[in-house]
Formats: sequence, structure tokens, C-alpha cells
Amino acid sequence: MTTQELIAQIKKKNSFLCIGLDVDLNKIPSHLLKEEDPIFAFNKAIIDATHHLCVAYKPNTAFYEAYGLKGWQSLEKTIQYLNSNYPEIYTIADAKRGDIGNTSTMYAKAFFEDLAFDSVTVAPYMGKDSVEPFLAFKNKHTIMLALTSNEGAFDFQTKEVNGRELYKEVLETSKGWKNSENLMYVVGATKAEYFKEIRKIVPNSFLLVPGVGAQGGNLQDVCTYGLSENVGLLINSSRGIIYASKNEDFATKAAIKAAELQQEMAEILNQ
Ligand SMILES: O=C(O)c1cc(=O)[nH]c(=O)n1[C@@H]1O[C@H](COP(=O)(O)O)[C@@H](O)[C@H]1O
Repeated sequence: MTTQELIAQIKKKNSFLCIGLDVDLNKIPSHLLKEEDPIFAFNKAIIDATHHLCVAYKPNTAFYEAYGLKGWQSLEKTIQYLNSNYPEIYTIADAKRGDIGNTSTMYAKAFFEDLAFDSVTVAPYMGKDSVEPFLAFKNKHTIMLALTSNEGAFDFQTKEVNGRELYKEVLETSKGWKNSENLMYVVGATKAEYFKEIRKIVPNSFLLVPGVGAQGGNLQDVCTYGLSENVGLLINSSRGIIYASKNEDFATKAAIKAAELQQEMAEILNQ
């Protein structure tokens, strides 16, 4: 999907919500465990109930890899279901990959070609030649970690390198990489006070912002400095939406939580 198509969907739906499909068999309603593929059954119900409220879904691959071959098949069924039934939806494989160049190319093929995701998350630690193989794919986005939502973000990301904080160095340097127009960045919602500085470096880039909901990040705070001319934000909530209920009404309750965020977004966009 192109960036323009993503922006058009955001404007049409008045939403920049991304729903995280981080499915844990210990947390889903027990009646689903009788299904042949409980993870897919859960995802399908959540997607059918919420697709009109969000613009993106982000399965974190860890939640699928943890269940081995079966988990990977659930991931495959989920992305195929999305691409067949809701092709306008933007899809993010949250896999946080990145390796020497030829290995990165294989990671990129796995997520962009085999699974046909629109984007994949990558870590910047191994540098330019570990990220450029992802950027080579046309109409696909590579979402690089910049300033993460967790406490450990302060271990390295905010430490000074070359006279500025490492996350700033990551943002600035990556702008010079080949096909950098295909880059987006991860910035945690729990780091709202950093968005002003971040927008000085990447005024127009899309930012994937996890950490609203279960991690305590606040939508309004992020938007104060995070919004760009073309919205430029994808706000993710996973647990706060998909585990709104453990009963048979789980999908309806998830839709209510998603609608709350979407309405807040609509108000912000129409201000
Ligand atoms: O790349 C991510 O999506 C990510 C980066 C980050 O800094 N913090 C973060 O929480 N995430 C992911 O975003 C999701 C957050 O989930 P909830 O806290 O349940 O909303 C999980 O899949 C995390 O792995």
C-alpha cells in the first residue's frame, strides 16, 4: 500500500487507530478453545467487529511463533483474511527484524512477499546495510524503532552519541539511506514529551505509536506534537482493545473500546 492510500483511508474513516493482534491463548474466551484454530477464530471475530473503526492491524509475530507451526499458520490465515476481505486495511508485521544484508533480504521476502504484509518493524542496531534490503521493496514500509515505549529505552536510546541522543542520530542518519521515503518510525506513546523534538527531525514521516491503553500512554498528549500535516500517526492499542472481555461478547466489547479511541481521534482531526 502506498502512503497516499493510507492517508486516504485515515481521512475517510476519521481514524488513525491500529489494533494490535497479540493473541495469547490464556487470555481469549474459553469457548474459542474448542475451535480448530482458536487464534484465527479470535482474530476473525475481532477484525469483523472493528475494521470500520481502525486503519491498521498489527499482529506481533511473537504471539504466533510461541505456538510453533500452528501459530505461524494462524498468522498466515489472519493476513490472508485481511487482504482478501478488507484490502483497504494497512497491515504491520511486528517482527522487529534486521540482520546482515542477505539475511535481511530473506526476512523482507518472508513478510512482504510470502505473507504479503504492507510493512514490517525492524531494529536499527545493525545499521544501514541491515535496513536497506527492506527499503528496496516498492509500496512497502519499513518501520524502524526510534524511541521505544519501555523503561529500557533509557538504557541506550536517550544516551548521547556524536553530541545528540541516540534516537535522534537514528532518525537523522536514516533519512540519508536509499529509498528512505519507505521508512516509518516507532515512537512510544509513553514518551509524549519527546514528540516535539522528533517532529523537528522527521516532520512528515509516519510514526507508529504503541503504548496507549495497557502501558498508560495518552492519545491527546501524543497528538499535541505528534500530528503532522498528513496526520502522520498510527496509534496502536493491543491488550486495551482485544481483551476488553473474556466472555462470548469479546468482539462487541473490543469494538466499544476501539470506538472510544476512534471518536477521540475524530475530534482531534476535526479541531
Ligand atoms: O514495535 C512495537 O509495536 C512496539 C514498540 C514499542 O516501543 N513498544 C511496544 O509496546 N511495541 C509493541 O506494541 C504492542 C503494545 O501492546 P499493548 O501494550 O498491549 O497495547 C506490543 O505488540 C509491543 O510489542
